[in-house]
Amino acid sequence: MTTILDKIIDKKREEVALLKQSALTYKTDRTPISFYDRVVASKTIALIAEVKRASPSKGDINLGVDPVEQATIYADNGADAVSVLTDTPFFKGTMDDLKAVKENVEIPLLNKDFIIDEIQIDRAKASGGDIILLIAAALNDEEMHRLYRHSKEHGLDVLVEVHDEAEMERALALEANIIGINNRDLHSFKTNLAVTERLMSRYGKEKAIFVSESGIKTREDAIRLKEAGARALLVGETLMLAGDVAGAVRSLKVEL
Ligand SMILES: O=P(O)(O)OC[C@@H](O)[C@@H](O)c1c[nH]c2ccccc12
Repeated sequence: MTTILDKIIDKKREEVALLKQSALTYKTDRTPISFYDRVVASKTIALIAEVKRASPSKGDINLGVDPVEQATIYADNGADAVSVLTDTPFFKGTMDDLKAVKENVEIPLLNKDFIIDEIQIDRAKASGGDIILLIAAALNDEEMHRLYRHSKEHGLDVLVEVHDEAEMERALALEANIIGINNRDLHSFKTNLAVTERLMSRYGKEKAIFVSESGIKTREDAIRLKEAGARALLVGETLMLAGDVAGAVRSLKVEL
């Protein structure tokens, strides 16, 4: 069965082929900021607040958003990192969004994209990304290892995303220190926070920071996920649609 992820990755291959043809190179001497260190030192659950204009599951979410304004509210109200979607065909984000946010916000930035090649990692770093995402469902073991190693060699944090036990085992085999548990099923698009609870009950003792991702709406959700053992939350839609963005960010920062 083909999922939306298969479609996105097919399109990404075209984008990467074009990137490689272009004469652009991505050299930078900037040192990324550590998200991992910040989470370890934090006394509250860490929040990665996401800038997401649209998504395959929801269609248009907030097309009028100013990414810099939104990210500034996130940072000013206690977010620990900002996730910026940079995929254009499916999420209507751009690399320019990431660069603009970098110029205005001092907390770590996650370049949220579908990484299948080293050139995207080099571009992420040169554009202000501090953390990159590797999605286990989109990569085989050889690719995961190679891209993970490349990111680490360049000083970037890596969020390795999993959705089930088999993917969790693959992330642990990498010795990933930041593992995201995606509550969204990529076939049905349904989110279920019980996915985090199920995986944490089995793997919660493993040595990694676990980030619960997707479908998080309320402070009660944050408390529930903290109690399951998550150290961080990744929240997009709820914050993109909030009338009071500042209040929504603050309400999710639960004490550990
Ligand atoms: O908007 P939500 O339900 O709060 O979800 C945020 C984030 O978890 C989601 O955007 C996401 C999780 N993994 C991804 C991979 C690619 C793109 C997007 C995502």
